[in-house]
Amino acid sequence: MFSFFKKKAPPPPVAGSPETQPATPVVSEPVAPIAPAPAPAGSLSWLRNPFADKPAVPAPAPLAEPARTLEPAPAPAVTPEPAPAPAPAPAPTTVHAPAPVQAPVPAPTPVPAAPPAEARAGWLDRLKAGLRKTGSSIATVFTGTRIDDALYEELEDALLMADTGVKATQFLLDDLKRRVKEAKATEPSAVKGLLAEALADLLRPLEKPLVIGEHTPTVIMVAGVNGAGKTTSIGKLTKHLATEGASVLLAAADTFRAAAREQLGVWADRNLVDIVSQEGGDPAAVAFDAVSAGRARGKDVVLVDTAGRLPTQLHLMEELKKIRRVVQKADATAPHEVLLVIDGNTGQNALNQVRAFDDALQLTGLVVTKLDGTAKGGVLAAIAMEKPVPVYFIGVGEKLEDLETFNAREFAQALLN
Ligand SMILES: Nc1nc2c(ncn2[C@@H]2O[C@H](COP(=O)(O)OP(=O)(O)OP(=O)(O)O)[C@@H](O)[C@H]2O)c(=O)[nH]1
Repeated sequence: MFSFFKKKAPPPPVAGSPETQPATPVVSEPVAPIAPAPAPAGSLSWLRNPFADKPAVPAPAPLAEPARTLEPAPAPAVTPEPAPAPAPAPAPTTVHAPAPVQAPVPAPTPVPAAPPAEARAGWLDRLKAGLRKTGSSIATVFTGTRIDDALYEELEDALLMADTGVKATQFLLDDLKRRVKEAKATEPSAVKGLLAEALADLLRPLEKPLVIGEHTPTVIMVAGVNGAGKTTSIGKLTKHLATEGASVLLAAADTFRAAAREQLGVWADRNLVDIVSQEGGDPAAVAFDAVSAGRARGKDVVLVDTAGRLPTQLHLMEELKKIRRVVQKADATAPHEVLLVIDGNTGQNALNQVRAFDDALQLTGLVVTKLDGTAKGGVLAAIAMEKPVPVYFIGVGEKLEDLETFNAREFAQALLN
């Protein structure tokens, strides 16, 4: 799928980091050249590439993707970091206004590639199983025989319990009553179907594909509170991208927690992708060096992992802003995506996280993890209503195949099953 990526001659390497002490990050290269595994056709159907040849008709993907399981890595084989070489004389903090890395690109035309039917069906089952805790409390509302005020009151309670939030709950109830009237529905079971439609319509603005290929590299910065699932999601994404033959460079800009670097190092080793990491020091410097290296090597994607932090830790939020600024100095068009990873169990507080991180970083997308076993899946409706940042991926487990693109209709159905 990535064979049509136009690789440009690498731009000249960029000098050392501005705003930061010159970093001496370890740039680990895989011993072997990246040998993309033969990709199962359509397996990256959840990524849209603007340069892909468009089929005359958006063909339904005929091939079923065998479920791929990525076993958790054994003991982390950390990329050996050689003793830091004596730091070279600090390069002048010249800010390179990077020449456009690519020739004018065609307007992005995300290809609505259909996912392999079987793989998607398997995913839907996992999504339904994951959201059962949320769904069962809402579904019981429709087991009665009459559509009356009591049903709507019960539904209101159930939606609020699912962390749908007051605004989205009110909106959904009003919308549902209108739909019930229009459809002249008389059975509670029919109301459930109408609620699924109302919910899908509310969630639809959150559906947006992640586009890569417009920039070389596409720089994706990932942030979130501690333990939200950032590194795991980056790892899953890396695996998918590498499997498809995309060249990926990881930036371990969580210089604070050794385990985070090791975790990312494992993903880098397993997928034979480059990683820029550094123990301690300035995360912005690591990010800068990674983006510079990504440009110099003509990588398709640079994924920048950052340390977890709470929005109330203002100095750490400032650090994030600095990482963003410094990335921009390495590539004036970057970061091209700023993703917030949120834990689906967080409920209404997720909305506060979206607001706070968006204020600091101008988010372009969300990854919602841990929707398996949560009773708070309704929070996506609250996000759609109050802070509609696109949801690129949702996660319903720790395995590779448990991260998928967000589909409003599927999600609404899974939530009410
Ligand atoms: N059940 C479940 N667990 C998940 C999911 N995504 C991640 N996890 C688990 O959540 C835990 C934390 O994930 P990490 O990726 O380390 O989180 P992080 O945001 O990078 O953590 P910090 O670097 O400490 O901020 C790990 O045990 C993951 O396996 C998911 O979708 N479902």
